Amino acid sequence: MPDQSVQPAPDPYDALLLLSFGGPEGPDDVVPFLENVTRGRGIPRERLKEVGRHYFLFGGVSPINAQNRELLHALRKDFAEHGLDLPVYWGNRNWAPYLTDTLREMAADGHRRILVLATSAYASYSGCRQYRENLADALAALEGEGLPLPRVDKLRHYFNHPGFVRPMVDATLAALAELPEDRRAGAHLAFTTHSIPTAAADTSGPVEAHTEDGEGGAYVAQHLDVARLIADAVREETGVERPWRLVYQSRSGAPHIPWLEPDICDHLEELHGEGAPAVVMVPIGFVSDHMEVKYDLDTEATAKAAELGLPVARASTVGADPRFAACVRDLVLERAATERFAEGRAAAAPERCALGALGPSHDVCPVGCCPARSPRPAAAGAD
Ligand SMILES: CC1=C(CCC(=O)O)c2cc3nc(cc4[nH]c(cc5[nH]c(cc1n2)c(C)c5CCC(=O)O)c(CCC(=O)O)c4C)C(CCC(=O)O)=C3C
Ligand SMILES: [Fe+2]
Repeated sequence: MPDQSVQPAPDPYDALLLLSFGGPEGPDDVVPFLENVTRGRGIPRERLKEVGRHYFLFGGVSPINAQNRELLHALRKDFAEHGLDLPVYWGNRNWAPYLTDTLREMAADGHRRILVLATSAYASYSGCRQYRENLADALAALEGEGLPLPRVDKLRHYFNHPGFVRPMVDATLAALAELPEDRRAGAHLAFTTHSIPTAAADTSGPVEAHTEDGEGGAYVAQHLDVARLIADAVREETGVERPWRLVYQSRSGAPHIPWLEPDICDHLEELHGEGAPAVVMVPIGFVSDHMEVKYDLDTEATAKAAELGLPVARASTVGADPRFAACVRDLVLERAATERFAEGRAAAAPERCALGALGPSHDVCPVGCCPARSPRPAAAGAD
């Protein structure tokens, strides 16, 4: 990781906002939470009932809020240990603490230059622009209340930062070790992420990255880069070349609209048919072991594998790994240094740390990046 300790100052930023999805914390929260998530998004009733059932299986509690509290704690600890004086707040899109309430609190506490860390590492409408729309909505609410408006900037995508990739390499090795010993050497790797409509995938990332052929634009390219990095590192560690593939999970929406495929369960069936001895599922698309991981992989896909008699193990996500907290610190210091350079207050632009073939992502989303189906105001970007 680059050493930005020369100037450990967050200047010009005065606070960090952890911006996440939010999840229900008890049975009474499930239906209102799902209404928040799906408002105006055309999700079939049947799918909603099914997803509600997943939450009720877990007592109506999503793991995501507890995991964000742990991440908050890890960030504050890392910042304190490294002399980075930057308060960290937390707000969500779909459940309390709601983003607007958090932003109001931040403004009341006097913060004027806020950096945002979204709990999504990749480009896509759902993982990037939709959070920028949420920020615009929250700022508009504050403006309506006559409050001073802070300026918000969003940290760049961190899918290829070593502090995100390396914990997943270790997690993949740990999952391999959970498989029966005689199945380990031949085990396949199935990298999974959230399926999204192919139309959304094709328009993900900056306009230059858009594709028209269903190849999935920046969303798929970024995931493939991470999958390859992990597969290569695991091969180096174990001395075994393993077949791997990027597959999808958690498909939603109407059946006639194409989404990214294959689904993890179909992929397991296919691998079983080909005689694969075992599979490790690596949920590279997610930052914590939330409901999409606990239900879609640990419950549904694991039951499918058991039915097939195919041994599977699942790698954990980065969660509150100290290396991920250090990655966030690195990105904060990098962006602060970039801003100081842009303002003519530093002699050079900072080093930008990234693994893989794609290089560090842009700081500011350009015009047309990850467009919405119906355009709405978005903050922290060029449009
Ligand atoms: C790309 C992506 C990420 C990863 C990036 C990121 O993290 O942001 C993600 C994360 C998450 N998605 C989550 C939950 C849900 N997502 C839904 C619906 C949808 N997700 C989509 C995409 C994504 N989703 C899409 C295109 C839809 C269709 C509706 C629409 O076009 O918006 C629905 C509605 C029911 C259903 O349709 O499944 C639910 C309940 C939770 C919380 C889990 C917990 O509670 O622990 C998390 C972290
Ligand atoms: Fe989702």
